[in-house]
Amino acid sequence: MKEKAIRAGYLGPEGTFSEEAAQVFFSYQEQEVSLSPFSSIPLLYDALGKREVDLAMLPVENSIEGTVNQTLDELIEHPSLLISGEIILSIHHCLLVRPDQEWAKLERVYSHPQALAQCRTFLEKNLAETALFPTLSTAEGAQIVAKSTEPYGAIASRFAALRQGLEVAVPDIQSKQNNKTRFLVIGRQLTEPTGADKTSIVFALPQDRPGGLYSILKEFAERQINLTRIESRPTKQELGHYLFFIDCLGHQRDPMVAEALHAIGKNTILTRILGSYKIGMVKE
Ligand SMILES: O=C(O)C(=O)Cc1ccccc1
Repeated sequence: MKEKAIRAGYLGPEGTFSEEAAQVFFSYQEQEVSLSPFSSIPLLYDALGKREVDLAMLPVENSIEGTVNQTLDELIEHPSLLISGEIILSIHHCLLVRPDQEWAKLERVYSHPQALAQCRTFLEKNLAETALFPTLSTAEGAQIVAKSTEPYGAIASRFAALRQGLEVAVPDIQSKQNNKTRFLVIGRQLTEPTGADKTSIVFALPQDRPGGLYSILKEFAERQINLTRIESRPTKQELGHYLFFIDCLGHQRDPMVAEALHAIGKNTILTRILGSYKIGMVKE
């Protein structure tokens, strides 16, 4: 009997970078995958929570602008979810206009806040008088411009331009040429070890103990486990109280990683393993 297709959601509408990440990531899956767009990060988490989708592709971190806070914050709000994969995309932003529109006289530019921020230098230099309008995704911005008759532009991908019948007025407007975004695949199941894995955890420390963070880092250092990321986010309960996110190399079933995770539990007031998953490919 044919296996049922995996239902995967992505931050849509069609033409987002998240769609591109999903297309690339799932093209390597053996099982059939059906992709569907969701118009915001919280709506996609809702769909995961209600089991309307099995997996979600979401942006988590950009090399220019840093963390996509909503993706991490919502993951914390959904304790049954796990990270089951990652992929890194090279991000090329384009200024898009309707055919024959003059880009130097735009009154508004629409895009996802991360994209507006990643193109800040271009916007300040070339469109200092133009009002910037945040959208839920880059492709939503492109859609708004395609439907409008006003002198509006959007920042989105070349792929979004094709989808919406827009023109690329200026390509590659990101502040750094080497602009990359890391996307997470979020689901419900623990991924089996592949031999080239990462583990993500989140924890909170007691407030009144000197060396709290050191006591955690030491457990990884003593076992020669490499960390690939560390970040703190507010707990949202009290100013000065933080959640720490750490990614390390290795799978939670590797004996050394398992030992380190067990040991850190003694010095935290909360520890959650967010998942172990194959180190993602970089798509240029
Ligand atoms: O809006 C999109 O296209 C997304 O997928 C989010 C995003 C925005 C900017 C850079 C990378 C991903």
